Amino acid sequence: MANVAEARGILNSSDILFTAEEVNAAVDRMAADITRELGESYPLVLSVMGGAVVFTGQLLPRLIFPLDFDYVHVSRYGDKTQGGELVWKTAPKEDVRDRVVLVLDDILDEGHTMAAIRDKVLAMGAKAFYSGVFANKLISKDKPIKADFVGIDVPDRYVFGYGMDVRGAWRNLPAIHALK
Ligand SMILES: O=P(O)(O)OC[C@H]1O[C@H](OP(=O)(O)OP(=O)(O)O)[C@H](O)[C@@H]1O
Ligand code: HPA
Repeated sequence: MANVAEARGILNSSDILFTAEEVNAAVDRMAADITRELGESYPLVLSVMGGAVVFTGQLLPRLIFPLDFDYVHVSRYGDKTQGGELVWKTAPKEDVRDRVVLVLDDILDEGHTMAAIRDKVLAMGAKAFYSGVFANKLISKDKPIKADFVGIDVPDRYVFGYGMDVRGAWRNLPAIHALK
């Protein structure tokens, strides 16, 4: 975890890639796309803790159709800027069986987290799987999954804000920043 001075230093030297207004417009577009595709299917929406908490909290009130809500908790980065082994902290529950499941996360980077969630949810008997990510990182490697719903594409830099942390800090920022 960064201390206060380090966290402020990181913020002060960062670049803003998307303003809060651009973030909100992207969430509006995603809500419209998701409503069009899943509005009649009574989906079970699973939010991936902890990064998806801001995005989920702002998306759900824009989804004006019946849905169930729950969360999963999985972590691969911890406080680091490189992904490691995936650790399940809270797995999906049995009630994914026979449901249309929409999994929401803050970012699809290398895609390992979302691919592992998809594999588990489908193995547990979900009828259909959809993924929605606020940010899709444009990387040169192939990803094991492509998100069905994407808010913004971000360049191949370490980004933070809107739920995404840098050394544990700044999940609470309303805009999307990138490390220098
Ligand atoms: O596509 P990937 O390369 O697998 O990376 C994406 C995942 O990494 C982050 O989670 P993290 O492991 O940092 O946990 P956190 O949400 O608690 O920050 C992010 O919230 C995604 O879940
Ligand atoms: O660029 C990122 N920023 C924050 N969290 C992340 N998890 C995967 N990639 C990132």
